[in-house]
Parts: sequence; structure tokens; C-alpha cells
Amino acid sequence: MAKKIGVTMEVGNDGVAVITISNPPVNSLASPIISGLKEKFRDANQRIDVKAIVLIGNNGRFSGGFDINVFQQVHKTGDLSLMPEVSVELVCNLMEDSRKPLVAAVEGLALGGGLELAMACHARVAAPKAQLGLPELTLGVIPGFGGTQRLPRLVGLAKATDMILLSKSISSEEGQKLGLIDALVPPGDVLSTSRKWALDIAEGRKPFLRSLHRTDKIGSLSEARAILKTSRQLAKKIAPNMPQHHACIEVIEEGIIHGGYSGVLKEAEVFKQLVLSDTAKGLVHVFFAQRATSKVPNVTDVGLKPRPIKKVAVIGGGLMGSGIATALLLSNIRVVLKEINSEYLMKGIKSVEANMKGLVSRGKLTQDKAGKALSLFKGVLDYTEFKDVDMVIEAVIENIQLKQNIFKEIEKVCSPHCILASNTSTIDLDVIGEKTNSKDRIVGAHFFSPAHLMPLLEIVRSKNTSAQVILDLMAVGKAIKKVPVVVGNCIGFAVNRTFFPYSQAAHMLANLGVDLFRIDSVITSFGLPLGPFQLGDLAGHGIGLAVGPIYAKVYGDRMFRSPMTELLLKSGRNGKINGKGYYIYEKGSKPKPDPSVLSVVEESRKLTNIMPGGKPISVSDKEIVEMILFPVVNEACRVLDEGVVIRASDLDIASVLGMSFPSYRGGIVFWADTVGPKYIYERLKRLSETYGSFFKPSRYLEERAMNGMLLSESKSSRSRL
Ligand SMILES: C[C@H](O)CC(=O)SCCNC(=O)CCNC(=O)[C@H](O)C(C)(C)COP(=O)(O)OP(=O)(O)OC[C@H]1O[C@@H](n2cnc3c(N)ncnc32)[C@H](O)[C@@H]1OP(=O)(O)O
Repeated sequence: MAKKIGVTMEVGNDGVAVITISNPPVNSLASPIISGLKEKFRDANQRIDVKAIVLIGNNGRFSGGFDINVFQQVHKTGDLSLMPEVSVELVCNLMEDSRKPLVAAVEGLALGGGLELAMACHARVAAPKAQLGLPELTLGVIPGFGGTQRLPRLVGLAKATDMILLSKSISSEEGQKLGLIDALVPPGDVLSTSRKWALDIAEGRKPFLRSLHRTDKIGSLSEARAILKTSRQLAKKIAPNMPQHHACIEVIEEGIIHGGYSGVLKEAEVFKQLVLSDTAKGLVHVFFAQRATSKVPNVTDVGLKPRPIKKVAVIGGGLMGSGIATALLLSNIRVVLKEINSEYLMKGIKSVEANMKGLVSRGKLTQDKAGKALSLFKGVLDYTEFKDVDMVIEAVIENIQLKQNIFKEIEKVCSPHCILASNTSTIDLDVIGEKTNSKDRIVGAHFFSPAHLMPLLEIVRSKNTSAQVILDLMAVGKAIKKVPVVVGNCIGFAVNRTFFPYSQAAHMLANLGVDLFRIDSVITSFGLPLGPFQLGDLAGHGIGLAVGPIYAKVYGDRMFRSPMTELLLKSGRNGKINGKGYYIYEKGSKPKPDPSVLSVVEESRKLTNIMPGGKPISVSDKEIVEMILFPVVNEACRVLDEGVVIRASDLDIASVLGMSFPSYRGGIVFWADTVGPKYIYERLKRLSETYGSFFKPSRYLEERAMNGMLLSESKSSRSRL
């Protein structure tokens, strides 16, 4: 059925014109909506039978904001004229300065441009629990329909900068307390109360307030300057590599100093500059890429419905198992945690409790909700409870035989429709399920540590996994607030496989004589939260040593073998777990580089003996980034070539959410396309001539570079999914 897009106006006997935005699913402000709004407001202002106006969104949602597809069009074409004129012509002139009062009837959500339209109305009536916010900075732009000016005037400068800089939305209940919402009424009364409110303004019973003209919440200039100073410090901390936060503060300041209208004009100018920034391109790409992950051919488009998953068994109460159990419990899914003895079981239970406590102490969870979640939790030592679970997630150590035995056992004790998932990060699913007759029910549920906090869930599909099982796991992933990305079966799957050269390249550079702390600092300046050495410390070097041979078996042609990890472990450094790795970890303080680790590095350098002429190489920061991340891009090319992901943008999301690759760079493939496949190919080729096959460009990269194609351009469907 075609979507009904447009703006309608109905004038009631009471003289109130109700203008309705219809653009499912979120009533985004696409170009036809904007021209429709202009037309209807003009019309309503001219008609003598209209005394007042109510603006509402169809189907219980006010508006999700400006149509983000238009940003994408602008990015593709570079044509800024695709952006309609809204801020002055529609919002200031036709709405806020209208002679007839205008009330926003807010239900569901008013985000971005949606909230900006509501703020240009002369009052706002809302239903409970509506979501209100200006999330534009997450798209690399600033609010562009006057939000930078009107929000501070309605809720105060401190709250407004907090909401805008952190893209934090609030509920209509909080909005009412702050003065953003004038009346909170039951959902069924929103329209009738709005009509009445509009007439009350028209007939002088309620004030005719124009947000942009208000000054009562702004405070004195010196107070405002103090708040903006704090905001600048916040922006520096949270977004050191992004332009929109600082730009937004400048625009807000303009309005404080020179008045709201001057602020609106500056906002429009800065908005246009930012739309075309690389940051906006990356972030808008990530917005759509994330939504694309929920479209899986032959799974989500074949009429299947997800089955309810109410009870899950988790096998193994270690770091991963307890994190997974926590994530499930937080979404009201019953969990039985199985361990092999009571000591391990107690440890697992305590970890889950500690996870909950951590969330409560950081204000992310109420004590009451933590208590409720824990009431759904049970520890067990045998399989009795498994007979009625809907899904098992195995999260034991990476040992093939152990996993094979567990799957053989659970196949017997669980019902025939129970999903059998493994949280393995490296082992082939076909091998895990080898001893069972249930290959269609076996699936990978690869969480990232800490599993109750990290947002990515890699769903690994073997050639036998059924579409229903994939769909069920996708639904569970969404229910526990993860972003599920469906990937194919190979060693390391999409994320760990793509990033396995990350630490190896770092080891190579360190063995070539580059300071390891400098490497970490260059990579964090690029935008990853942890450099490769600190990341190794966090994961624990024991794990690195254990999975190394598994990767070497299949990707041996492009491995750099460094003795550093072994030497590190020999010197008693396992990373954060035992307080000592490349860095020193002390409770309550930030990790400190440990100069004494340099003797380990020296020993490694002696053993590898790869420094040309025995002397450390000299490299720029840019070269460090290229030597660390281009091999990652190279592996991403192989992942694309082999069809391990459905589409290149899935790998972008997986890299952003699984490896914290900076979202403003759009993910690993998007970033590589920005740098240019030809440039990357040529750099890798030269590096491989100097330093060997670790850098050898893949066939996919070479083909793309030679043909002038982007890495993300899809070719024929060689997907293994
Ligand atoms: C000038 C202005 O200041 C600039 C702006 O207004 S920029 C836009 C600001 N608004 C936003 O950032 C809100 C973005 N949207 C969201 O956060 C969420 O979509 C939401 C909270 C509105 C709804 O969430 P949810 O119900 O989970 O649905 P979700 O899957 O995200 O979206 C449903 C569909 O609507 C689309 N959509 C959501 N908001 C959209 C928007 N503003 N423009 C275009 N499409 C949008 C999504 O792409 C998705 O499409 P698909 O089904 O084809 O994949």
C-alpha cells in the first residue's frame, strides 16, 4: 500500500483549523510536507472563518524532524538548494509571527525539526511520555529551524545546552516541569485541549507567547557567558574531533548577545556549512546504515514472525556469560545460568549482581528495577531447567571439544524448537554443531564485552541456520537493546576478523622501533577510544595468545608474528585483569604508561630483528594511522569479497558498535572510501614491498582501485548469507 504523504487542514465549527502532518512512519518533514505546511498556514492565516490553529502529527506521532534522506541527497549531489527554506519563511513568518494563535498538539515524539515547529507555536499541549529533543548534533549538524534559539528561551540556557550538546531527549512530563510543555493531558484529550487552548489565546484568556521574543529564562549576560564556558569545556571533552558542538555554542551565543532573530540567521548560515561537512556525511551514513541492518534478505522479507523468547539458559558464568545474562534480565527475560560447580556458579551470580549494582550506582537503573530483574534469575548446576527454555546461549571458553560436547547434550535436554546459540568469537559454527542433528537451530550470538553495555550483537549464520532462528535472535537482540547485525560464518566473523590486523600492525610498528605509547596516542587522536596496546591490556593478553593460532591457521599468509605478547605474559603482565600490562592499572586512577615495559619491547625487537639496519624507523603520525588502519581496511575488503556481510554498510555499523570506530568517520568502509581505494591500494603496495606480505593488498582492493570503484559499491550477489 502506498504511503499517504501530505498536509491536510480541517476547519471546525469552533473556528479552529487543525493542520495535520502525514508522512509515515515518523511524520518526517520531507519537502512535500514543508511546502504543504507553508500552503496550509498561509491559507489558515487568510481565511476569515479561522480564529486559531492547531498543528498535529498523524497516527500519534507529532514529527521525527526534518527528512534525513534530504541530507543524503545533498551529500550525493553537493546541491544545497535541495534544502528547502524553512527557518525564516515558515517558522518565523508564517508560524511564530502569525496573527492567529497556534498550538502544537504533541503526541509520541517531537524530535529535531519536529520539536522546532512545536516551539514556534504559541503553546504546546502534550500527551504523557512523548519524547522531546533536538538530536541534530548526532547527525553532524545543528538544529536548523530555530531550535538553538527557542529551546534556551523556553527551558533555560543550561538545560538547553545540555539537551542539545548531548542530544538528550526528555519526556513530556519533564518538559512540563521545565516550561517546554504548557499542559500535559491524557492521550485522548490532546486535540480537544489544544483547540480550546488556541481559542483561549485568540480570545485573550491565555497569553499570546512568542518563544523567540522571550528573555525571562536566559538570565544575565554574565550568567549566560559562564554557562557557555562550561558548555565549551563539555564540547571539547565529548567531541574533540567534531565541528558541530562548538559551532552550535557560537550560534546560541549570537542569539544571547544580539537577540533571537540574529541567532536564527546565524543558525541558518552555520547549518548550511555543516550539512556538507565530512562529519555530517559520516553520521548520516551511520543513521541509515544502522536501520538497514534490520533488513535481511530471505529472513525479514518472507512473512515470518518472531517467536516469543521468554526464558533463556546461559551456559558459563564468566565475564561474557554474566554480561549476557545481565542484558537479558534487564529486558525482563527469565534467565537460568548454568555452571559446572557451585564455586563458579556463585562467582557468576555475583558478577550479574555486580553488573546490576554498577548500573544502579551510575544512575542508569533504579534499585527497584534491578530487584525485579534479579527476581527472574536462577543459578543451576544441571540441565533440569533446560526443558522449557526457548533459547540456550553457550558462553564457555574457546575450546572446540568442550563446545561440541555441550551442544550434543543440550540437543537432548531442550525442546526440539529451542534455539541453540553459541557466543564463540572465533570457532566455526559448523564445527561446534558437528555432533548434533540440529544444525538448523544452531546460530552464533556473538556479544562484545562487557555484554550488558556494548551495543553490538553479531548474529552468525551458518549455511544450515534457519531463517526463523535468525529472525528470533534478531528480535531478542532488539528486545535487549542491541543492534543485531547478521553475518556469515568464518573465523572471527565480521568484526574480529576485520580487526585482527589492528593489533598485529601495532606490534609490527613497535618492533620496527616506534614508541608504543605514541602509537596508542595517535590512534586515540584519530578517534578510537583505545589504542591497540591499551585495548590488548583490556582484553587480557592470555586471550590474544590463545586465539592467535586459530587465526594463523586460516589467515597465516598475512599474519605478523610477534613474540611480544608471550614475553609480556612471561614478565607477569596480563593487562588490566592483573593490574599490569603495557600500562599500570590502579583503582580509581587512569591507566598510566609503564616505562618498565620497554625492556620487554626491547627484547621483542631483538628477537624479531626487523628494524632496517638495526635502527628505529621514522614515521609521521599520518603514516602510523595508515600502517595500523589500512591493513584493517584490506581485511574488510576480503570480508566484503567473501560476502561475510550482506552489505558494506553492515560492516560500518559493526565497526562502529563493536570496535568503537568513530561514528563521525562513518565506519571502516565508509572512511576508506573517503580516503580513496586507489590511495590505500598504492600505500599498501609500497608498504608490502618494504615490510612484506602483511600489507599485501587484497584482490578486492586492487580491483576496486584499478576500476575507480568505491569499496562499498555492491557487485553481483556473492553473499554467503
Ligand atoms: C533542520 C532540523 O533541525 C534538522 C532535523 O530535524 S534532523 C532530524 C532530527 N531527527 C532525528 O534525528 C530523529 C531520527 N529518528 C529517530 O531517532 C528514530 O527514527 C525515531 C525515534 C524517530 C523512531 O524510532 P523507531 O520507532 O525505532 O523507528 P526507526 O526504525 O528508527 O525509524 C523508522 C523509519 O523512519 C525513518 N526515519 C526516522 N526518522 C526519520 C527522519 N527524521 N527522516 C527520515 N526518515 C526517518 C527511519 O529511517 C526508518 O526507515 P526504514 O523503516 O525505511 O528503515
